[in-house]
Amino acid sequence: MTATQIVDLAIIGTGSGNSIPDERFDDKSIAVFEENVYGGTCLNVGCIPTKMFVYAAEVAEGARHGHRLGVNSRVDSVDWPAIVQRVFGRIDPISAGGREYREERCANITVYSAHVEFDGRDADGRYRLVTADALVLADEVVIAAGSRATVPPAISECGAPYYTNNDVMRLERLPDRLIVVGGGYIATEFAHVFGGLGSAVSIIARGPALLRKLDSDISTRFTAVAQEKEKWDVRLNTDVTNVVELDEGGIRVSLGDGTHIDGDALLVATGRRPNGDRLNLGSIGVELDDHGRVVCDPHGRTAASHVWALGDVSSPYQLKHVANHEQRVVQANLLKGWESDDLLWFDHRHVPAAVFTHPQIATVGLTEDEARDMDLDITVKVQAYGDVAYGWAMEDTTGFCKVIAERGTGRLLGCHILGPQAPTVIQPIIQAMSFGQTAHDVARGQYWIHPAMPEVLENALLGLEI
Ligand SMILES: Cc1cc2nc3c(=O)[nH]c(=O)nc-3n(C[C@H](O)[C@H](O)[C@H](O)COP(=O)(O)OP(=O)(O)OC[C@H]3O[C@@H](n4cnc5c(N)ncnc54)[C@H](O)[C@@H]3O)c2cc1C
Ligand SMILES: NC(=O)c1ccc[n+]([C@@H]2O[C@H](COP(=O)([O-])OP(=O)(O)OC[C@H]3O[C@@H](n4cnc5c(N)ncnc54)[C@H](O)[C@@H]3O)[C@@H](O)[C@H]2O)c1
Repeated sequence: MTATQIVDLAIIGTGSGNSIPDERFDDKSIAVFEENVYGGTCLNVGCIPTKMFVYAAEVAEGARHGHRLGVNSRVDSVDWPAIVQRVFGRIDPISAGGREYREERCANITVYSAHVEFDGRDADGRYRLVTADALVLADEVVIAAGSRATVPPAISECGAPYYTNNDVMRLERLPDRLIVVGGGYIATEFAHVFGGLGSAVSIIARGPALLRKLDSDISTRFTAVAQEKEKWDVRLNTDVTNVVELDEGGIRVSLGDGTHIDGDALLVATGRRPNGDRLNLGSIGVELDDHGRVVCDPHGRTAASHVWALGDVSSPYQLKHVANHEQRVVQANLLKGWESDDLLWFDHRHVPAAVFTHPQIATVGLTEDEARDMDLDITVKVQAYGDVAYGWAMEDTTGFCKVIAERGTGRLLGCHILGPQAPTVIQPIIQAMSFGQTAHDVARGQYWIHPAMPEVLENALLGLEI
């Protein structure tokens, strides 16, 4: 195949990769490859649409529980098509506009709407990037190819229909009964979305609790809340063995414990695999690690000279704020040059995360078990939302925060919150850990607005036995 184009830079993936070319790259010829919807996971099938659905579910939950506050509200009905239209009526034009901007208004950029793979290097050392009908030769490449949903063979091989995050948000109607497989981030966020909007939700997890990667107190409390008053039909310690379509409509999911669940739709949320295995990276000498991630150094450099990687395809954190950070680092390093001796580093010291389920969860730093396993001398304080005035205002009975610090120094090691607005409430601790402030500095070196929810953190910090 003859080269269709020779470029200075090729970018694989238009999620975080799309943010690399700005005016500082105007003098470079750039090829951008995207095999799917322009804009990547977060915009189209991830963070942003899910949170727009989550917010609608929150409003419904609030109305359903207004009576606890003396407000006699209820949910009359949910207009699912209107919700879908609100979400994608906003998102789809952003994706289309992003593509149109790159295609029509960036003279130095060519968009290839195709799957691309490496095919070694040419005689001049340029990377050969091959699509079904194009060959692009590039001096430098950024791999920002993201990750994809995995589906256990026990489900994919049955031939029965199932959904993933890619299509479940565009269902034509709200299912009366949704079955969710997996007990992680995506499973618990969608369980909240569909449960909040009125579906009867069953959730199947292999382990003894939901959200097991989180601090064990958070995971235990969350699982208990999910089981409380049969909010969800929670099936633990079991796995899917078979799925069949029923003659009368719907599906039957058989479980390893001998039971089965009937439902109208099945959502699979059992983890995401980095896309590096679909890039023929062996042809340029780049390896994947045991988790399938593209191996790169803390500057984003892979083993192949001038090939960089960032985001879900290579990062230990499948989170958009991490992908964004890594994109900014790689972008700066591209401008500095591969050989530069002052390249920027990925900062993975204090990576926070949040689960926008119900109740919401936020976390940063070590879990208590991790800190104990490291033999650190720690002090831990758990403080209930209900201990502070705003918690009373919300009549909250389940929320709490846990702060972990080093005894003697007061160094903050971790914070884990379950409760309304946890992803917002946690931010002062992320900031304190990032800037090296001690527990006492954070507690007493600033005002805490009274009577706002972060007072729960203030009290927890003051309660630590440093
Ligand atoms: C349902 C869901 C909810 C989420 N919610 C959150 C959240 O609330 N907060 C958060 O921080 N994170 C969240 N995430 C994670 C977040 O979306 C990802 O970490 C982030 O989008 C990764 O960005 P990226 O740029 O690495 O990859 P992506 O955005 O996935 O971009 C990679 C792009 O590369 C393309 N591509 C891959 N291989 C090829 C190829 N060979 N040829 C051409 N194109 C290719 C893909 O089509 C894709 O568009 C969520 C994820 C999901 C699935
Ligand atoms: N709010 C957020 O930041 C957010 C939201 C959604 C997704 N994400 C990111 O996307 C990633 C992927 O989400 P996810 O929920 O798919 O993954 P996850 O790792 O959070 O959870 C996967 C779940 O599937 C289970 N599982 C794995 N293999 C299985 C199998 N063969 N059979 C049955 N169960 C199986 C695991 O035990 C676990 O409970 C997350 O780890 C997170 O980094 C982030």
